[in-house]
Amino acid sequence: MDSSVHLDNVMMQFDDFVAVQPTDLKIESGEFFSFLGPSGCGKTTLLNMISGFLDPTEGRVHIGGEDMRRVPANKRPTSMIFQNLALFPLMTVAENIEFGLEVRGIKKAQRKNVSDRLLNLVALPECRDKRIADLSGGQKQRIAIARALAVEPRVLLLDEPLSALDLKLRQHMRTELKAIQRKTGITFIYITHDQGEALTMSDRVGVMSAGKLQQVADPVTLYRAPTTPFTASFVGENNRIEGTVVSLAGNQATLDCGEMGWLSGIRVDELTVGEHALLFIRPELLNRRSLSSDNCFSAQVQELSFEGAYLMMEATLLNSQSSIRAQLLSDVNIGELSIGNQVIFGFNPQDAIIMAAKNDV
Ligand SMILES: Nc1ncnc2c1ncn2[C@@H]1O[C@H](COP(=O)(O)OP(=O)(O)OP(=O)(O)O)[C@@H](O)[C@H]1O
Repeated sequence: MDSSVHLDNVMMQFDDFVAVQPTDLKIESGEFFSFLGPSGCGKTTLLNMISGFLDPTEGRVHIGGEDMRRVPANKRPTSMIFQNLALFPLMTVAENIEFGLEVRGIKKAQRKNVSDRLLNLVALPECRDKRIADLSGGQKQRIAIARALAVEPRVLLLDEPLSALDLKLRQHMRTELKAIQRKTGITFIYITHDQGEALTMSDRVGVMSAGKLQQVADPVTLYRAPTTPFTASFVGENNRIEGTVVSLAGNQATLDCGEMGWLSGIRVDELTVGEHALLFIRPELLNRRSLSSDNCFSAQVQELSFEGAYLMMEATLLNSQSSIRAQLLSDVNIGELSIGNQVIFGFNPQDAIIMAAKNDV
């Protein structure tokens, strides 16, 4: 069954304010797709256009190849799980799961078959007759998933469903959600501001900022090859170094970074000599060097934190307030490092990404 979702140039405007800029995106059948972005970037608005709670100002939503323009929310092949779960507190678990089926006039025996199957799927068959108020946070979460699946949606929409849980449970539920998605084969569209959630669960992630879809890619590509300054800064930790383009050779650019000297990296934008640019280098790709050579700079250690296998170091650049963070393997003579030391750092130009500063929106 086709359960793809096509956002065909959808745009949403509230009075003069554009909450979602024109967006064209195809989410494949059976894909786990996440929209990732900070608060207010338009994620919920996008989800509401898919569910039918909002009509796009422009463009169309297609689900399973079908134009949803005249299909109201309750007739769409979608089901939504909200941040607060919206379970009915006075009903039992089974009554909650069966609610949508009862509204549709499905007979009791058939409803029970469905709730039994779903209780097994979310591994809570023993909770059938419990009241919602008697469940733990993680159990409520799983019941909300079972209830949403009972009406056999082709697309499950999830609006930050893990945000109310504590950290440990949130991490555990990521694995469970992904496993449920794999077992059911339903298209999951998930929105979150938590990059850890998006990267661990998703087949692809769409990074959003200020109503604009910045980049759509699988998690590894998003982390290793961001294409915009926003994605480079928002997804994972990154050092951001400003400079002026001094030379261009093939796909490489060299920047004059002031006190840090000349630094090279791979450019992802068209650049011209003299242009203001940004270089991004991940903390784990910065290395200590014993002697200053190409692509090196010197910095003074300000903080050291031991994280087991790694040592996280924060250092400030000489004659500057700018700081950089480096994640070093903690087996390399860490004893000789201490706060106040001058350290030379370097990196491989292939590991750094250079972008035009004008694209930093
Ligand atoms: N009905 C509305 N009328 C006017 N402005 C709205 C309306 N709904 C949303 N907005 C605005 O659109 C922007 C995007 O809101 P949206 O709820 O989609 O963001 P979000 O990324 O989901 O944020 P959060 O993570 O905080 O839920 C915000 O600036 C919000 O104030």
